[in-house]
Amino acid sequence: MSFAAFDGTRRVPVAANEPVRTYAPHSPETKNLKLRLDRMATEQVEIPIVIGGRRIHTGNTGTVTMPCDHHHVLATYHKATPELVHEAIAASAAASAEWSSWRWEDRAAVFLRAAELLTTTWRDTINAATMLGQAKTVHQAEIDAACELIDFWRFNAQFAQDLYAEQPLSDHTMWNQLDYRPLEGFVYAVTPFNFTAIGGNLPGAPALMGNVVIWKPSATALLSSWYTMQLLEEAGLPPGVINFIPGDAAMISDIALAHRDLAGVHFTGSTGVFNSMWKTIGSNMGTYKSYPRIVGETGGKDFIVVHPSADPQAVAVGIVRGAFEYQGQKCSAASRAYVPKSMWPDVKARCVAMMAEMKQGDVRDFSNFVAAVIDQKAFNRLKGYLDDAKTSATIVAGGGYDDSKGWFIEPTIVETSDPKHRMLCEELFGPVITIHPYDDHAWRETLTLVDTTSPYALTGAIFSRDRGAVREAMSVLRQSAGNLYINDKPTGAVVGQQPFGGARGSGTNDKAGSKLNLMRWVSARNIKETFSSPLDWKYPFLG
Ligand SMILES: NC(=O)c1ccc[n+]([C@@H]2O[C@H](COP(=O)([O-])OP(=O)(O)OC[C@H]3O[C@@H](n4cnc5c(N)ncnc54)[C@H](O)[C@@H]3O)[C@@H](O)[C@H]2O)c1
Ligand SMILES: N[C@@H](CCC=O)C(=O)O
Repeated sequence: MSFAAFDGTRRVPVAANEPVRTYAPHSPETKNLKLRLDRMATEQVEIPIVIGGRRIHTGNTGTVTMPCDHHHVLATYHKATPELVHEAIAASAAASAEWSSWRWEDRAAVFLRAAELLTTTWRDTINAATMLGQAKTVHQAEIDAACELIDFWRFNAQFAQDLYAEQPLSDHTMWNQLDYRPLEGFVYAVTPFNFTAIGGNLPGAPALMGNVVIWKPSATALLSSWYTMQLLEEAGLPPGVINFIPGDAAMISDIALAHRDLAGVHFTGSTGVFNSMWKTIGSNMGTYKSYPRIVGETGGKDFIVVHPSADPQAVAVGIVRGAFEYQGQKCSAASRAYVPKSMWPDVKARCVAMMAEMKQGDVRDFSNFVAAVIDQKAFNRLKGYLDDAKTSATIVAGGGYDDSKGWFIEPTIVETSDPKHRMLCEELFGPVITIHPYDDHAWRETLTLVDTTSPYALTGAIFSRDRGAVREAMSVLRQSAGNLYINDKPTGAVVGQQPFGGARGSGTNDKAGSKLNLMRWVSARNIKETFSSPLDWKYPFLG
């Protein structure tokens, strides 16, 4: 019986952020990771569908290739059929009674063990899979696939404990208890390509709270997702709690979103896909047993706004790191910047000098700072934007592309005087930032421009050494970003330190890696137990 969810006597270990390894040249950690990369590059992995713990091979396959060398096949994956999607939902239902009856501490122990396995024996494998399969440099893989995923699993156990501890008032006449039940049905977790940690967190967070999950991983992050699934199994996750269903996203979603037992959606990806899922759920209302919880973290058009008092070197580093790390393929990536005209020549010269030193190439060369974008579709989209910018704006640096071996888009700075240029409004999701130099005296108007230029509100950064200007910007931009940074780049949120998510077109802002997110995966039942039942129907004053 799980309803006495929290008895206050058992505590999970106090969560602490996983230290980031530096992978210095010739260090043992670098040597070991390079060995794993070499071996993985020669392997041909076969990725099955996993339903109720069973491996299923349909024979209808796709391939996983390296973005830095797109002829290189890393794995073959099997695609689910409609029948298998139904089977997975049935397997999740079968697993639910047992899993939801576990004490929460037992469920937490599975994820704490998974975190420890990732810290130790699995670290090189998941990092290598993220580097080869998603084109992350060693540092970008380490902060995502190792540290952030470890942090999600450790901190969520602690946040769950805090949530379960929240109980209503009682007195000597009655005992009130909140029973934090899992949702009734399954949670559909749909994950993006760009963060291995999000792949582990979207199915993991609902499962920690006692739910069962259908996980639809991204086709372009399948190698790391498959290893994450196996790691969770090794950590003791029972069969059927998370079912791993690669395949045609639209087909799988059509079935999952029309099912009576759909209890929730945990999505991260583009705004367009999330909107279409929400519409489908809306049009299916009436079929569901309960109102599905819909949680989605989506796109961004993240800004840097610079006050004339800012430190130009800090601004240049914020632009270069914020825009080009992981090839700008972070929802948080800086992709528009507003710089005072008086400061722009200095900031521009600093950025261009940094970019001249920045190496681009295969992630297996640890000295590269930037690598390839994820696939041909992304390459073609970005190439289109760059070609357009060559005539509609000014390319300050970069602008090149080459897909002969990998999907390489050069880090690029574009400048425009048009405050509504499409490159200042649309999410590009690549290593391209557009700068709008503004008149120094137009600070206030520029803040309004930042707030009104895009439909998104995910991340943003203010650079200023004038506290009054910082306060003014924080006020005008209050609804413009769910994660706001002062004198820092707008990327790199750390679990437990900067709970992550945005509103407007950027999602439901349920803050991944926080108690706010876990609250969405429970349905509380209140129980009032009276110790002395009333035996007279009349109010006392009625005599
Ligand atoms: N706000 C955040 O926290 C956050 C974090 C990471 C990524 N993102 C966003 O994700 C996007 C990049 O990731 P992506 O390219 O993987 O996004 P995407 O929307 O293309 O894909 C996300 C997931 O949705 C699935 N999908 C695609 N079409 C679908 C359909 N018709 N029905 C149901 N599912 C479908 C994909 O297979 C994948 O699993 C960017 O827009 C980025 O801003 C947001
Ligand atoms: N949480 C990450 C972004 C995740 C989206 O891609 C960051 O803060 O940079």
